[in-house]
Amino acid sequence: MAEAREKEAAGRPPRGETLLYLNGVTKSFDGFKAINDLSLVVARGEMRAIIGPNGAGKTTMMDIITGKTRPDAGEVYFAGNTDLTRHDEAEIASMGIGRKFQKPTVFESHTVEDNLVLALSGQRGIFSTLFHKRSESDSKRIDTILETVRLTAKRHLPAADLSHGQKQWLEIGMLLAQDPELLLVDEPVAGMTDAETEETAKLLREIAETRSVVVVEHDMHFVRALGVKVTCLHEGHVLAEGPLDQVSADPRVIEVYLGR
Ligand SMILES: Nc1ncnc2c1ncn2[C@@H]1O[C@H](COP(=O)(O)OP(=O)(O)OP(=O)(O)O)[C@@H](O)[C@H]1O
Repeated sequence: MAEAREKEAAGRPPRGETLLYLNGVTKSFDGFKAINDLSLVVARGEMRAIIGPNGAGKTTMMDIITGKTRPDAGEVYFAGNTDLTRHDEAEIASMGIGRKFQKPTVFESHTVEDNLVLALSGQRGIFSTLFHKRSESDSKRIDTILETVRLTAKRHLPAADLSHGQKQWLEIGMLLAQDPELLLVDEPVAGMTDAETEETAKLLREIAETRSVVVVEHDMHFVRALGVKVTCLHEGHVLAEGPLDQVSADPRVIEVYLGR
């Protein structure tokens, strides 16, 4: 066991070279180990897909990274030397870790553009944000984000008029307005049409050109379209990791997840 762990650690890059570094992380709820000796490393500029059966610990892992849940043991580092276990959710968000939850939470009665303006301004009050003249650099950023999330033509529509998939894109755009270095995305394509799913894979690939992205997703067509390294979690631990073809051919992955 110790030997296997040393071997595992030997293949891992030094912490200083990583953007996200989890080592030996454990979290129990009422004696049940939701996360069990979890080690996972994401490089700067990498996009990673996380798969695994219900209850595998994917959400708990995201909660630990974002400071919502404290681990019982183990290391959780951001950008090489920031110990995330010593910071709260607000601090972690302001450090450059953005999280997109499964359900879109946009301001329905505001226009698409105003949703982005509000996200860009962060702390400023809604009134002063919407009624003050926008700086040229803010306007340019909003145009760029609208292009990225495929909503330029919808910019003046209330967010309520968007399809479910477009609302998800808008929320991704709102996170981009905060310019995160690491974007955590939870089941982005659940409930999307096939065309939206395909477009979301493209969109995330574009986003990952300038930042790291961790995507949790059950839709294997989508995961394939992402074309990135995949980590399969099971019982709070990494069961398999590598290219999708390799992971999906792993008999253990088939037994606990894909074969079901
Ligand atoms: N706050 C909590 N209290 C008690 N048990 C919890 C809590 N949070 C998570 N768990 C348990 O930990 C395990 C891992 O849950 P988690 O939600 O992280 O899995 P998941 O991989 O995200 O599953 P899904 O694919 O269904 O979203 C589950 O058995 C869950 O019931």
